[in-house]
Amino acid sequence: MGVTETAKSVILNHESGSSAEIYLYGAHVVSWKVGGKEKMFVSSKASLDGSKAIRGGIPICFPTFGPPPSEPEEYARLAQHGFARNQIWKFESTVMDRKEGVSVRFIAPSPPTDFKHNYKLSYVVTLSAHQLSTDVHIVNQETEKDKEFKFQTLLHTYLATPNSSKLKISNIDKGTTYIDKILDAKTVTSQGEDIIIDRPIDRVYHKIPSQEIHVDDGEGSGYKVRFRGFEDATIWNPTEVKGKEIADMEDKGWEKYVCVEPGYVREFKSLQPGEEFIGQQIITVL
Ligand SMILES: O=P(O)(O)OC[C@H]1O[C@H](O)[C@H](O)[C@@H](O)[C@@H]1O
Repeated sequence: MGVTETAKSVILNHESGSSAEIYLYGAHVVSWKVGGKEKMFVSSKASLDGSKAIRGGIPICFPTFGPPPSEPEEYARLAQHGFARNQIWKFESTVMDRKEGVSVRFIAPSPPTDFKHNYKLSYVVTLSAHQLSTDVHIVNQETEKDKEFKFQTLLHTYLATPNSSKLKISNIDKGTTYIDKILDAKTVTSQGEDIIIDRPIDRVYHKIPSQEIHVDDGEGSGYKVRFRGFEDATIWNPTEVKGKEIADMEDKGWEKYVCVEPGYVREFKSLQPGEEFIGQQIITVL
């Protein structure tokens, strides 16, 4: 039971036997176990020493997602997916530790000096018997009137699955649009069809009405991913075609996961001084 701090991480243990580990580097969930089974895919080639974003688990993308925009300049010079996944966060407190769940809060450090914005970024991870909930909280702390803060954010969750070729990803309502990054960012309208991983998939869905994506692993288990506050969700699996190009991806790693990534990424979210954004991801093991 409880919350254990180590030099590099915080470990949560729930009375049901489920557990999670969150690295301070990136406030990165690197492990989530239910019934003794690992639910997060982390590549065996991932760097875990803080030299590079961790390949797997739940990277936090902030204040941009994907390649940076061409302007404004201070956003244009950011690295892919922003800097939050490369920062060393602070473990702030245990929010609760009881039967209903074990919950902890992390705070991101100040931004790099050339990103001159005053915001507070925190992250709450809550573990219960069959559920992991991860919430991003962003507050614009500017005091100057009308000084907005703009960002994108996304939880880049690598869900472990036994065989990606057997997956069926569903519950994306007919009529939902997505940007297909494999098809040169073409906008496509979903017909409500299931997604199967028989070729590289890299899609950013916008405003899925149900705010819930189902992953059937084809072997009698899977996940339900619910999200609130987030308006978008990326589904990504590079398969062998593109997975081989990823230096820290283990051989055949793409067969062991699918990324379902709730976020706010199609546009920039704008907050007025004092305003708060909360984006929540709730993953349930089925
Ligand atoms: O290699 P990374 O920077 O971690 O990005 C990995 C992937 O992230 C997202 O899912 C994007 O939609 C993909 O286009 C990208 O390849």
